[in-house]
Amino acid sequence: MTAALEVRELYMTFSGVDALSSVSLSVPQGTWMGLIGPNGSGKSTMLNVLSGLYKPRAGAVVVSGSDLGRVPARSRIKHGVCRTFQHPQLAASLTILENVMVGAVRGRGASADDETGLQWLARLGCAEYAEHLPAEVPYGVQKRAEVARALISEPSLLLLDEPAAGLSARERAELVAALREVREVLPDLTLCLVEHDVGLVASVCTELAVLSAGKLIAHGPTDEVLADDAVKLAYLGSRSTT
Ligand SMILES: Nc1ncnc2c1ncn2[C@@H]1O[C@H](COP(=O)(O)OP(=O)(O)OP(=O)(O)O)[C@@H](O)[C@H]1O
Repeated sequence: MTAALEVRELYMTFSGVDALSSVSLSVPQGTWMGLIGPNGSGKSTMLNVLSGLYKPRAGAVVVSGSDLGRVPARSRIKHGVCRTFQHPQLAASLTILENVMVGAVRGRGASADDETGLQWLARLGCAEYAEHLPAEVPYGVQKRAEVARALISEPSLLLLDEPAAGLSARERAELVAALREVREVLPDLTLCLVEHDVGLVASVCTELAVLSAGKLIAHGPTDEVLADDAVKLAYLGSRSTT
């Protein structure tokens, strides 16, 4: 079966330093994979390469069998690749619902109507804010609205960049509930989640990939990776991942 995401021998270099070095992995369709690692290990670089913002020095990114090497970032959404950003990038002058509908137009959900947009907002627990401007809603709602905007574009591969960063404990719980709802509704969606909160990642992801100094040091079922001594040592510099 064709992998939803295949990364082959990726290298990304900044000023002579390898931010990614010989990274290869294959992710089956419907997998929710957490991408974790210490600060500076290459997680954001990897997400930026997958979304096309960075062009790797070498290697390939293949999504559902298509090599996206020549596909620019703005067009990857048409190939089913959509991302969110660590700091939500919603249009300030559009309501939350209007922002969501931008995703439909840019992506593969051009036929989606407001009702579909509202449905996504409801699943993500933000329907009550549909008519508000981004500045009028809590930060956690802005972040979940960005996820709704991504989902209405009908991605096959969704890349989430630190969705829990800056959220309160309550907002994190709301995010986890929302993501579980998404997984229920879209069992074929493949997810790559970059996040520092390992507990959150482990609670929603079935697989983990671990980067350390630009190298992939582990990839496999969440429980196995978290129990791996090399991961504990390399990732946290200790023998605990909790
Ligand atoms: N635009 C850039 N220019 C120069 N160096 C960069 C750039 N982006 C990343 N790097 C370097 O590449 C390495 C990987 O950085 P990256 O931001 O991908 O790590 P990260 O795992 O996402 O870190 P964090 O968890 O702190 O966000 C680091 O050494 C970083 O300094």
